Amino acid sequence: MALISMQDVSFTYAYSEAPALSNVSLTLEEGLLYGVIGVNASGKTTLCSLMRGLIPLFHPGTLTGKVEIRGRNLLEWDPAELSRAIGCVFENPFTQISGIKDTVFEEIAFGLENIGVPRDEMIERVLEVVERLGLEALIKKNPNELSGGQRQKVAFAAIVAMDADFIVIDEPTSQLDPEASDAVFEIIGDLRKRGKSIVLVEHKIDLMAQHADRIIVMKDGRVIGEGPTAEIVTSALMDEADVPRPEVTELALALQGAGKAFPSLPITRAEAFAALSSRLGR
Ligand SMILES: Nc1ncnc2c1ncn2[C@@H]1O[C@H](COP(=O)(O)OP(=O)(O)OP(=O)(O)O)[C@@H](O)[C@H]1O
Repeated sequence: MALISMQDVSFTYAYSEAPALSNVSLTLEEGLLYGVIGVNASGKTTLCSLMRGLIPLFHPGTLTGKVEIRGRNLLEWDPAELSRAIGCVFENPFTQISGIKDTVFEEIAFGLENIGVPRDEMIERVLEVVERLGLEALIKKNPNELSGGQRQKVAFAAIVAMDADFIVIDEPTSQLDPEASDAVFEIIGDLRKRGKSIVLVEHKIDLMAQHADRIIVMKDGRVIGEGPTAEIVTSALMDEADVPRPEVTELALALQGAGKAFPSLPITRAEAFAALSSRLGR
């Protein structure tokens, strides 16, 4: 059974004239990391909101077509059940903090508390993620007094602690410095290895090339392509969507244009390194 299936789905936000999603048909399988790419306003967050069940319940508008999550029509899911089944981190960390907890520790524990995780296990799970994201110095602070980047890390920590099988992550590193971004992506890499199903929106295409199993390409509310990462990020779809290719792919293409062909186009630094060192070794 597919994780998500969408058939000819369109959505227009209330009071908006143009559709944010147009005739989207997609099937997402369990256990893979799907990267969603596209320029600003191409519909990535709207697609995530739909997969997470926030549309049409919390973002009203006109929805047509059919969306199924694990074989059940989206409209038949109980919202509370859906929020337990799907972890979700949205781009704006200011809307992610509950606003009712006095400390970062309690904020991260909040979701676990709601689903009745025993206290000892809860403390263990929170402390583990706090350590991995280097949040020790923040745990006694009031979440409302954090910077945007700190809030983003706390929101991410809360979702990781929940340990859902399916996680929707929308631009998790938009406000983070390189070191914090690396820590977040290390955890995302681990979640993927543990077989979680992940939908990830991320503008940094080099990170996407490194971590995604498959890529969904969006333009003007439409899905213009979906396929294995290497196939998509080296294809002409990237030009059509106006999204840059990974740096190493661009470099290899430039070398190819100068008559110095690579055996195959690299999409990660590790692949470029392997291809270059085998040539230089000769
Ligand atoms: N709550 C809303 N009400 C009305 N229109 C909205 C709302 N949210 C998004 N839109 C519109 O829907 C379209 C798609 O927006 P969306 O946020 O899904 O794009 P995106 O690809 O995630 O963009 P970005 O990369 O800037 O985050 C845009 O035209 C946007 O203006």
